[in-house]
Amino acid sequence: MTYGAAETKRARGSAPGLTLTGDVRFGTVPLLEEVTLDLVPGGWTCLLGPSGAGKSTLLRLIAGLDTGSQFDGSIAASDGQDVEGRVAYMAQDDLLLPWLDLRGNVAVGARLRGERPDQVRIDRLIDRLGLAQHATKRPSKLSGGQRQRAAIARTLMEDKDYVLLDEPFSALDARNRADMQDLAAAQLAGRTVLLVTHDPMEAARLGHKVYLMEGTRLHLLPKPSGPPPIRPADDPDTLAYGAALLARLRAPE
Ligand SMILES: Nc1ncnc2c1ncn2[C@@H]1O[C@H](COP(=O)(O)OP(=O)(O)OP(=O)(O)O)[C@@H](O)[C@H]1O
Repeated sequence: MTYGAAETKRARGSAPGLTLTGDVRFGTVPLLEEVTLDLVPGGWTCLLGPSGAGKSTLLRLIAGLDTGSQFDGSIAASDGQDVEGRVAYMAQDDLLLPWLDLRGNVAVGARLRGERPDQVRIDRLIDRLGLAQHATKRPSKLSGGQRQRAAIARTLMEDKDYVLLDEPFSALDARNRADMQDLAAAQLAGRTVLLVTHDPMEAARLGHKVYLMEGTRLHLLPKPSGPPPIRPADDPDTLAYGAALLARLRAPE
């Protein structure tokens, strides 16, 4: 699959960066201590770490959603403007509305804002995601991977500076995963993306910057080499980075 240059360019300049610093706890139990997460302006920042480490909680904090946690810190956009209202968030659960068909679900952001959905763009995106023959199906008639692609389409329709993706490709087969990574990289060019993933190769292909959560700490790892996104999966440096990252994930803390 290839994507036209016109579609990969952002009409305006690169989105600003974002910095989160502080501590997160549930009651008296610390989840994250003295963390600093710096998102690459207009690029992809990848966040890895074991299940339960606090990745989704960080995303929800940036999205301004309730987490049930106590956050003692700050979240600031590098342009000094409010972060609120500039975030698109794709949760682990696809959160598709069961009473709308796939096309309606992809259009829901525009409808909620009282805008007329750009149906041509929506259908083109649905087609690119390989879902054209499912456009009029409700979520209950879609497979897990199809639902996840529908949620990706809905997120890609949002024109936001910050795009937070919580394991967006986890339910996809290998071919679809690689295709969707390519598509997302093209569609989100210039946006500031925070990607939570358990897949070291995904970080190796997409990351401008890679963070790892360990215990209550957040570590900035060395940068993958080569221009992101998106690095070829068979590039020796990308393969080596993915392998080294996997070894790091498997190392005892
Ligand atoms: N409301 C809550 N009260 C207490 N603890 C909570 C609450 N919500 C989440 N937690 C705990 O916070 C920790 C972090 O959860 P979070 O969902 O952020 O992890 P994660 O790194 O995204 O995990 P995964 O990779 O499995 O999605 C978990 O141990 C979870 O049990």
